[in-house]
Amino acid sequence: MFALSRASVRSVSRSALRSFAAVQTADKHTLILVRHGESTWNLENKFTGWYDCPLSDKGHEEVKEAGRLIKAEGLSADIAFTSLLQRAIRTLWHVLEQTGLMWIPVHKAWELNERHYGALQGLDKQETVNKYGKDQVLVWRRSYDIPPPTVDKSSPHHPSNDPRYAGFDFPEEFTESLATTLDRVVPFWNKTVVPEIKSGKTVMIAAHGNSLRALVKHLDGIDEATIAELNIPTGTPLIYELDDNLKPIPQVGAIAPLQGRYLGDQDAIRARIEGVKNQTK
Ligand SMILES: O=C(O)[C@@H](CO)OP(=O)(O)O
Repeated sequence: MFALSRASVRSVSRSALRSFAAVQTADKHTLILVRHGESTWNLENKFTGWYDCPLSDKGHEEVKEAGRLIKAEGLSADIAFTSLLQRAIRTLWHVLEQTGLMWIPVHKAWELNERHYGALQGLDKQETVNKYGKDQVLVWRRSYDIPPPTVDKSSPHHPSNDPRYAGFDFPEEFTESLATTLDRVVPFWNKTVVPEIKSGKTVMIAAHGNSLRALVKHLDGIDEATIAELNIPTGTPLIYELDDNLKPIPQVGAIAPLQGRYLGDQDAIRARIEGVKNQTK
């Protein structure tokens, strides 16, 4: 009397599978991150921060390829976010063009800018190593909360001398560590990006090495020692699947400590990561 026919077992399991799939779909949110392609100051090996240099020729090609990879993966986005710096904006434009998404809304925000490199902005990275030593420069580049030396308002690198930051108040003596970068990236994420994701939209973010390090530190729960070792390659799509609590669902092929996965040739990506690391040897 409790026996079920084969047909009803099949239909039960099919409907169970269907509802499981529905839950999976409802619970999953794709997030597309891209660091800008190589910039002219990456090419010249200069500390860049908020300096507004363009992409290099190679950078343009890297991010067109990033767009093609996103398209080939069948991914799309409903809204995009980027910084106020042209290397990230141009990266986004290329990706949107390659994916046929130039029509989607784009929100630009200083909170997604690269971390400000203070008095190091414009200095040659290798010359800075020669002057201050590799260890000190690594502390400035990758320690969690030790910032580089500051700039004051007499410096062209201070944001008060740039009209795009009019209306925002930055300290008289300005610089940023990864920790203070996180202090503006994460509130922006929570206040502006999360509601879009929760409303069901797929979000794309084109940003910078260190603003993305801050974001993935938050998403992946990376500790302060481990984040020091993390370098994000230029022009490489990084795809996250987030659950309904916006916690990353570990992706096959993810490179630890990240739980999102990079699109593209994995050996080339590892070489690009090493390239970023080796800017100061
Ligand atoms: O110069 C910069 O602004 C950043 C990114 O290019 O460099 P680093 O990787 O040394 O933090």
